[in-house]
Amino acid sequence: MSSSTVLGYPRIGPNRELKRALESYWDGRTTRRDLEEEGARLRAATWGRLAGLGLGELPSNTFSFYDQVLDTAVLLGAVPERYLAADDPYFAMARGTDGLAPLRMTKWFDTNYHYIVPEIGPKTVFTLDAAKPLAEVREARALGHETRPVVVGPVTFLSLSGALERLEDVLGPYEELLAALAREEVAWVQLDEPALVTDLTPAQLDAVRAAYSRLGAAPDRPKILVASYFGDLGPALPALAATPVEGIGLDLVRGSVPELALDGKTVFAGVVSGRDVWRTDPGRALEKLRGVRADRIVVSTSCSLQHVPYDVAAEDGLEPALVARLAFAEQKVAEVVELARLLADGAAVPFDEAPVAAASVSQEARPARSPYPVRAAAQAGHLNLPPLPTTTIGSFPQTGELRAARAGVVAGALAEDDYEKLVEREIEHAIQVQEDLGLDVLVHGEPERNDMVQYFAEHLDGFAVTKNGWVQSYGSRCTRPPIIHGDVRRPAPITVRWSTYAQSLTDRPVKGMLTGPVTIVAWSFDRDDLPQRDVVFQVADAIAEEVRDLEAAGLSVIQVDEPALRELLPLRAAEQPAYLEWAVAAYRRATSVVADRTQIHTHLCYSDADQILAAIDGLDADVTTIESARSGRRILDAVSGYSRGLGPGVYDIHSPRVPSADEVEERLAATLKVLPGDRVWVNPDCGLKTRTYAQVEASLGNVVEAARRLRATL
Ligand code: MET
Ligand SMILES: [Zn+2]
Repeated sequence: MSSSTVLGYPRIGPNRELKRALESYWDGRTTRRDLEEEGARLRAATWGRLAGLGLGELPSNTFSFYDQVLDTAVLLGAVPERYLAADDPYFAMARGTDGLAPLRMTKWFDTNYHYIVPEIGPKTVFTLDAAKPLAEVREARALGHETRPVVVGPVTFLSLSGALERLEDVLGPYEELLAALAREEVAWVQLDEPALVTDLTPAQLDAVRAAYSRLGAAPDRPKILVASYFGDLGPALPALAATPVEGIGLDLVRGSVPELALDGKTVFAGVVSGRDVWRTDPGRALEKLRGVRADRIVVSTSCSLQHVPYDVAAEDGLEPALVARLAFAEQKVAEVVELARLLADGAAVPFDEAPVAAASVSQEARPARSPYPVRAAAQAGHLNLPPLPTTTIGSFPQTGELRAARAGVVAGALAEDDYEKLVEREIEHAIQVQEDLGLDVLVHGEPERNDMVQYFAEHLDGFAVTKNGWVQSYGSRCTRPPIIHGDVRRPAPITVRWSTYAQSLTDRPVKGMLTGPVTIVAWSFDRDDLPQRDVVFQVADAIAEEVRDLEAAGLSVIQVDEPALRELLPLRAAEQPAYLEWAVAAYRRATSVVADRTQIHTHLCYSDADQILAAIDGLDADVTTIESARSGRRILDAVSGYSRGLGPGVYDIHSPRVPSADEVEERLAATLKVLPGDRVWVNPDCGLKTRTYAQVEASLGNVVEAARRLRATL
């Protein structure tokens, strides 16, 4: 007999109810109690929906007010002392308070979801606080649902915290958790271990064996499901199989059906993807399910469904032919249920027809640009910039007026023409501000963009944008990733009119501003019938056309942003070189179409750039601007000797704080210690769209002042 489950479910609410509840609590408009009540409503609705769809086994504790890794830190008592006195220590860790910086946040494996990095030192004392999972189990039971609580497992938790050596100390609280759940008569617990699909060190592999032998030997405990996802378990599979855990979760979408017979185990077979928005081919899924050798099979998702939107039925603007191919969380739950039924019935189901072949993708190499020194000389003559040129990353503050106007156009309340006039006024304002501040390379400020990916998706063929397809990025922040469903083409120029308008207002060079092919694909839902590389190359060709048109329209500086270059890096080292090679090739394909005197900039941020420095170098941009102020200038150690223009950020734009000219000067001086003065650019860490004009003008004024002081010393 087979059953069905999902490893996790979205929690932000079908209409982003949690986002609103969080933000009104943070703004002091509602109480903690109001927030708790909204959480309970959302959980009840989720369980009710999953049960209503006929799902066999329901998860609990997949809800979170901010992040499941932070919840696990709280569960284990790993709350750094300094937060304990805050009004609300949980949100103080997540978001900081007036006097307290938040914990670090970074991307969850190769997703665009961000988790809070626990801070574990040698003095951290682990003590169990099981209130949250126990409360959710009881809450669900009161509603008539038995559930399987989900918690991040010890190996992943400690690996992400950089504290694997604390394994022995953390297993005690995990054992106590198991005992507490056993007393609650919980049948199964799910310990999430996505870290097991990465290249494990011998110490990590030992930790897998040690942790699950010990937890498996605990006298009073529910059955344990160790859930892996985002790839194959590799050597961790035999290691886990040899422990007494009853269940192993396998990602059979990215990973493959194991050769190993898993006798005595229940396999939670993830055949429905939690990472894409496409319907599952039932014939192919059944073939995989029938290939798994285990005592029992539970049909499942490849990972939590938190990475996909709630419901296709909430979309009314998509082509019916596309809708027929889509599955969001609701539809995926129904698929899991149906597959379990087909498997139990022994039904014969043919494969779907093979997808129509996509248009061929040209892989033919473009001629490379001239060597950098030749280009640099041509650009110096053409642009005539001072040493230590100052610039910004692209966006200027997005005003409430602009956002309201955009909503007005969508609702039909504002004429397109009036909206465009408003955008032009914003550009005029941004240019005026930059001229007054004395910046050297100006930007138009990106007022026409709701988002740096969605804006391009709306103007390229092959993409669809949703109205309600929100996915949690972190905390209350959600994005609506566009869906790539066909061959990508650029029917008409996209940004040229805004950039040329900005250039017409000033004698200083204005940068044309584009999003790069890797980032556009990384922050969209990719198609499943074409290798990702080919899709990225199609986008690269579309961007190349835009680059060419910007140059022809008189823009002498063009920036193509790739902040997601690191994000798509495969989790296994063996696959990384091939990815980096094509990602870099795609970028060069998009940018190598310009004359030597046209200066190409790129920008990366919050991306552990030091890990992919060779690839960044390979992009061959004339100037690279990169986040540095926020991460404490870690990057500076890695970039000494970088051979082209480089602008490590001198202003942390994620904080409302205005940096002083002295502080910026000090950062710049540190940069000048590792890089020659004729290659250094002066710029913030990232775009300014989340700041106010008052903050931006004060901060950039100090940036320009610091650059002037140091120029005088060169
Ligand atoms: C996440 S990188 C953002 C780059 C974009 N050009 C901006 O300034 O907003
Ligand atoms: Zn950025």
